[in-house]
Order: sequence, then structure tokens, then C-alpha cells
Amino acid sequence: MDALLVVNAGSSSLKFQVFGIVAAGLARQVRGQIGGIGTRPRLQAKGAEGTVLVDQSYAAEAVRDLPAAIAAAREWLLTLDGLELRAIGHRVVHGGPDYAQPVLIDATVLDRLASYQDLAPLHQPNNLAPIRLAMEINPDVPQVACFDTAFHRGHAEHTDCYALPRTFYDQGIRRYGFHGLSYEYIAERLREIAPGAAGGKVIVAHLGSGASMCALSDGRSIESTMGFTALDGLPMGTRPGQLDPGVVLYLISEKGMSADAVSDLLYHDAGLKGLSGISNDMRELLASDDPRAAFAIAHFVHRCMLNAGMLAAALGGLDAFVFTAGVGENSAPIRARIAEGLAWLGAELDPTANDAGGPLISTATSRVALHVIPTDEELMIARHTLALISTHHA
Ligand SMILES: Nc1ncnc2c1ncn2[C@@H]1O[C@H](COP(=O)(O)OP(=O)(O)O)[C@@H](O)[C@H]1O
Ligand SMILES: CC(=O)OP(=O)(O)O
Ligand SMILES: [Mg+2]
Repeated sequence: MDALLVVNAGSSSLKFQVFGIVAAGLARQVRGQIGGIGTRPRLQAKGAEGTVLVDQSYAAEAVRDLPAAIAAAREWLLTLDGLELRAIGHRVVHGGPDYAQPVLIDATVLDRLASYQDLAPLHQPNNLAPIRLAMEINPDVPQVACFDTAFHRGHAEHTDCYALPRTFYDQGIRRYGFHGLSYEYIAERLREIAPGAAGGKVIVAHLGSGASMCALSDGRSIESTMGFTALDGLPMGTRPGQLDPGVVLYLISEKGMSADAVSDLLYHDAGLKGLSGISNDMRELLASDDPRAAFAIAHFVHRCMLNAGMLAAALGGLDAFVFTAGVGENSAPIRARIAEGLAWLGAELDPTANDAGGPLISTATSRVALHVIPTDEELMIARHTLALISTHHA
């Protein structure tokens, strides 16, 4: 069967899917991930009918980082039979000022994407490594890059800029926003499951190891909590979210930290991990009775509530609020606490529906509909990849 492989390297997970290319379009064959990288690594994959193909846990040291996860996933994928690889679609977190659409990758494109490495150090190297590997091993298989930033590129310029002299904007120092493939997928799903709200004012909260929110107006992104890099906005597993830039200046000039040391702090040792001193993994914090875990969670919920208010202002109201990604899809207690912070906007949680995981978790009288929608960045990537290789070969 002709097949398309999709690779999505996140900050704590490597997700992958294999699709058959059939007359009707795409037929999912495998959906898998290695999650809990560096904490509780676990390779899981399911087949077309949801049958478990593999479920294997590793010691934390065995899959310490994304490159190790890529190697482990590759080893497992090579055991699959009967698939003729026709294309590979990749999530590439940063598309910089150049890419507002998915692109077929060649050496020139790859060089340009590598030049954004410092703008997404947690992701871009891990997004590009499998591209280079596949170019070496299968140079004839076309590869497509799909960007987290692309969905936000329609933002109005006055929302997309920092209040810096104009020349900085022209140099590409802008509020790009991320998780765009997830938001694009949710906007599509909303049109199917809640067409009324989909045409209105919606906030989508992508709460995973990386976390952000997006304001959707009639299905288009008009604002996001992330900016130039994926450090801004909400607190995350190991990133602080919004931070006064004065803190960075102070650490360098007064505390003698090098730029590398500050970068390490902001990408690897801050966020839930830094604040709790326990873990970057929300599951471990929820399970802990250490007060520092509760403190980190309280901070996370507080910042989610504040950022939701900001995006509601950008939209001029709110019709629906969507929870997605690892925490948003799986944690009823976190959803409940964030929903409490949306009560002033007219959101009313249905606790039974929330505990059952949704999909609709608001009461019948709630003025704001609350949804849980599992995201599928890989499906979005597969569609873009198929569309690009089809036009390219036509
Ligand atoms: N049942 C759960 N309760 C709370 N948090 C969860 C649960 N399941 C997964 N998570 C959180 O989701 C995170 C992973 O989300 P995911 O969207 O896959 O992240 P990423 O793509 O950024 O690596 C984990 O770090 C974990 O904290
Ligand atoms: C951009 C980003 O933070 O991605 P992830 O949530 O997959 O780490
Ligand atoms: Mg992710």
C-alpha cells in the first residue's frame, strides 16, 4: 500500500502516524507516540481499528531526549510490513517570516529552516533531524514541512508586532504564535460538531507540555498567547510563559549568567518543573501531596484564567472555549479549575460531563459552550502533505 508517514516532535513527546494513500484520500493505518520523554517514556501505537500494536515502557535514562525517542520510534516503524513510503510530512515549529504555507523540502528550504533554530531550540533541531536522516536514506521520497506558525500569519500587523522600532519587525521580530496545526484542526472539527460556535468567537486552549491559547474569529486565528518564540504566554512544563524581559537583563547583568545559561533556564528548568521543583509532568503534580506541586498548579490555572480574559477581549466576547492537548484532553480537575475562572464570562461547567471527558462539558444554560476536543496535528500534516505532493506530481 502507498503510505505517508507523519512525524511530530513536541517538547515531551514524539508523535507519528502512518496513512495509506487510497482513492478516497487518506486511510489511517498507525497512530503512535513516545510520550513522557525524560520522565516516564512509553511507546504506544494503535492500528486502523484501534488495536494495540505496541505498548512499551522504558527507563527514564533509556529515552532521555527527543533524539533517543526518534531512534526508538524509527526502530519500531521499520518492523511494519506492506507499506511503500511515498512521502513524509513533518511538523516544523518555526516557519519564520518566510513560510505561511506548507512547503516541499529541498536543501535550500532546509537551510532556511535551520536558520530559525535559535527561535525554537526545544523543537526545531528535533524537527529537522528526521528530515535530514530521511533525505540521506530515502532521497527520492518527497518531504513536506508544515509549520506551527502558519495558521497565525493572517494576524493584523498591529497585533503581530512588539512595541519596538519598526526595523525590528522588518527583521522578522514578530509575534508569530505556535500550535497552529492543532488550532487549524480544532477550527475544522468545530465546524462539524458546533457549527454555530465555529462561526463565532472561540478560545482554544492547547494545554500540553507546551501550552498556548488561540482566539478564533469565524475559524480564523486573530490572536495567540505565544510570540516570537514558544516561550511566551502560559506557563508550560519547563518554560515560564510570559516573563518581564527585565528579568533576563537582570540575570545577565547582575547575576552574571551567560546567554546560554539563561536560555537553559527558560527552556529546560522553568515552568511547572522550576516552580514545583518536582516535575514538568502535570500528572505527577496532580498525584503529589507536596504543597509545591499544588502551588505550581495554582499558578498555571491563574495564568490560564488571565490569558483567557485577554483573548476574550481580543474577540470582544466569547461563544465557546475548547480544551485540547495532553492536559486539556485528559485532566478533568484542571479543566474544572480553569472553567471556574471563566464563570465571569458566562461559562458554567457540568461536572458530570467534565468527569466523563466531554465532548460538551458545559450546562444547557451556560452562555459559553465548553468543549473537550482531542487534537490531531498529524492528520492536518497528512492532509497538507498529500495536497502538496499531488499538485507537485500533477
Ligand atoms: N491524565 C492526565 N492528567 C494531567 N495531565 C496529563 C494527563 N495525561 C497527559 N497529561 C499531560 O500532558 C502532557 C503531554 O501533552 P502533549 O500535548 O502530548 O505534549 P507535547 O506535544 O507538548 O509533548 C504531559 O506532560 C502531561 O503533563
Ligand atoms: C510549540 C510548542 O510548544 O510545542 P509542544 O507543545 O509540542 O512542545
Ligand atoms: Mg505538542
